[in-house]
Amino acid sequence: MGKSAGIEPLTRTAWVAVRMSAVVAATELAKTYGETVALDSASLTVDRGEVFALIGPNGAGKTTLVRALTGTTDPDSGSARVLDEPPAAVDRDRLGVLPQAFSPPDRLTARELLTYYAGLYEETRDPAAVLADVGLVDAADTWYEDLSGGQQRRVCVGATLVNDPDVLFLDEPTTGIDPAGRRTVWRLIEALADAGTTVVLTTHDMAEAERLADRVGLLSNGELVARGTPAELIDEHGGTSRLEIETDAPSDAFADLPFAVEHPTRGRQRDHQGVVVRDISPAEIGTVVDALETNDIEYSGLAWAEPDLEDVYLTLADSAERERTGRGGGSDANTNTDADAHADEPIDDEREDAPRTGETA
Ligand SMILES: Nc1ncnc2c1ncn2[C@@H]1O[C@H](COP(=O)(O)OP(=O)(O)OP(=O)(O)O)[C@@H](O)[C@H]1O
Repeated sequence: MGKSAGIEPLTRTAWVAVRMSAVVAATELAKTYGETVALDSASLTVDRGEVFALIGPNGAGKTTLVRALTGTTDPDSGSARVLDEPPAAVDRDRLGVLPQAFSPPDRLTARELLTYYAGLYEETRDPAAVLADVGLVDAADTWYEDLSGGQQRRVCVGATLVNDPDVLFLDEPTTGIDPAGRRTVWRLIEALADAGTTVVLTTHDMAEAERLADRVGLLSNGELVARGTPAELIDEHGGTSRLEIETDAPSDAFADLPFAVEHPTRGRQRDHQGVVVRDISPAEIGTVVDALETNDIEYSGLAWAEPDLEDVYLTLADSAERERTGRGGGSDANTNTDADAHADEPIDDEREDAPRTGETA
């Protein structure tokens, strides 16, 4: 299934038909561990061939949601369906599940491991082909324990593919994999989705989510606080394009400049140290440089940045955390509490859960 495109809105009847085609559905799932709320009324649907990425801070509930959807943990309330069955009842031949922590027997080679896992299913792919898919042909005869961490993770990804599953749950599939290997896995996931495999993955890599996901769900403190296509979320919560100025100059140094300067608050700050200018075009960068020099403001670098999914993440996760701790909403230009409008939306909100249709490209 391709990335979203502008599609005509559907009639109500058509929405219902779309929802009936959901391959994965969570309805108001809740789970607590003692005092810890791991999931709080989380609802989503994922359609055939769709890639849905769950993002969110450590402890947000991503793994718990995946576990509830794969039948490895029982929710306290709410329901989960995969391929129209409760997760525990789904034909395992049709499922591929990569847990966050997966420790296969380590005195087997990569090839032997995939052959071993293939032996657990009736119909399987050729393990040699799967090894090639995950870019491990050269390491095929190396013991698992002697593979690098990233190579081990690739074997684990391969192990989820030997049964050619219809639905794939990947909990942080590329953690520890080098950039080239990550792209190998990305291309693999894209090809699988194009061939109709439904994929739910979790990731801390926003570039991964932005590249792979048809839709993204952001979890915070167990709540799905936002869902949408990457483009939609960036449009709604990413803020505007900006000029980042690397500088150690104190705040008052900027007081007399002919443009507004933001001092990003902790939590929303990207890797640069300094200030941000918004609401200008790239053509106006020269004016900013002139003003910095006229006012004797030293800077070590300038960078033009377009909003991306990482901005969305930083804004929404920060905003949710402020709400949780009662510190109030953020004060800078990136604050956007529209995220709250998406929280707790039940699955029978047809507009939200119907994929891509009517969503912005
Ligand atoms: N078996 C468990 N027993 C007790 N607490 C748990 C258990 N599993 C998860 N939790 C708690 O539930 C919350 C959500 O955990 P979860 O693993 O789902 O988060 P996550 O979003 O996957 O985090 P990470 O990004 O670090 O993998 C955390 O506070 C965690 O400590």
